[in-house]
Amino acid sequence: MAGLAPFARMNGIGNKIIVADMRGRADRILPQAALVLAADPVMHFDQIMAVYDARIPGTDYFIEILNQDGSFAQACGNGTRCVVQMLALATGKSAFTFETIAGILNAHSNEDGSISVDMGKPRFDWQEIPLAEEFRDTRMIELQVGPIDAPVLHSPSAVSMGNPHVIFWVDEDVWSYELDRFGPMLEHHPLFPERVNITIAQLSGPDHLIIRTWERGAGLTKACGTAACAAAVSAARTRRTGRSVSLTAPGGALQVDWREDDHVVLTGAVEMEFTGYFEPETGKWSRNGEGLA
Ligand SMILES: N[C@@H](CCC[C@H](N)C(=O)O)C(=O)O
Repeated sequence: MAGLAPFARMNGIGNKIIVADMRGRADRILPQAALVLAADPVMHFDQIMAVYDARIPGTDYFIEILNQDGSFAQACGNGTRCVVQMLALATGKSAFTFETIAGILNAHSNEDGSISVDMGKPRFDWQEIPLAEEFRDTRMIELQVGPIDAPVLHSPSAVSMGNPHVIFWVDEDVWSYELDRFGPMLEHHPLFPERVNITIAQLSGPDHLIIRTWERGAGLTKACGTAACAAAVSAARTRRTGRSVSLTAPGGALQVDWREDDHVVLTGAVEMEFTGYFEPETGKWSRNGEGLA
């Protein structure tokens, strides 16, 4: 056993994140440990962000992301913002370059306390999302929920923000859709060989979206940063909005700017809840100053 690792339990506008400080260690967090932590009523999380020493020159750290179900995710916008806060407190720095499975990401804290992360470029090609069959135009793909002649949800936009997303556009209140019922079905739909994150989005004002998300590997969340990016980019791509979009998720507000160089920047608040130590192999944990649970 490699010993206890420090963690910070945080949230990015309600997206429940454990930032695990794995710097200086060679061991990894096991999916089994993630399942144990996810089942704990206090530690229950959407994603674990495991921060390791850099593996390649020009980066500060390598980040591995685990979902609540023990699966690995390529990208996590809100989690990356939480990592910046944890590292800023630990190192006194305010800007970082991370290596993730989805690519190299730059992130920094702002003077108003918010944190921004450059999530890289969106990908629209059906093979890159990935989809199981060819769609030449992913602004609107063939997929529907409900009766064939009166679908409840249909024709979503599809995009990869490093991880796969579909966005269903609705006119009604986003809370009037049973996302808890449709989410699991769509996440595992054969059209998505790597499963998918599902968002319902309503245009509620000029350049403003209201969103709700069912996350791959985590279920209903109060917020999902990559989903916010996916919704904003898809809204701009379908001429619903311009390239700077404010969003309201159940947990709060996010801002997404799709820059002219094609990079997508996500900005919002994060919150520190408590800190402690855990065993990366087993998921046993304790708050600072207490014994292992
Ligand atoms: N909460 C995240 C997204 C997490 C990853 C997602 N569940 C997946 O498996 O792709 C965010 O803030 O982006």
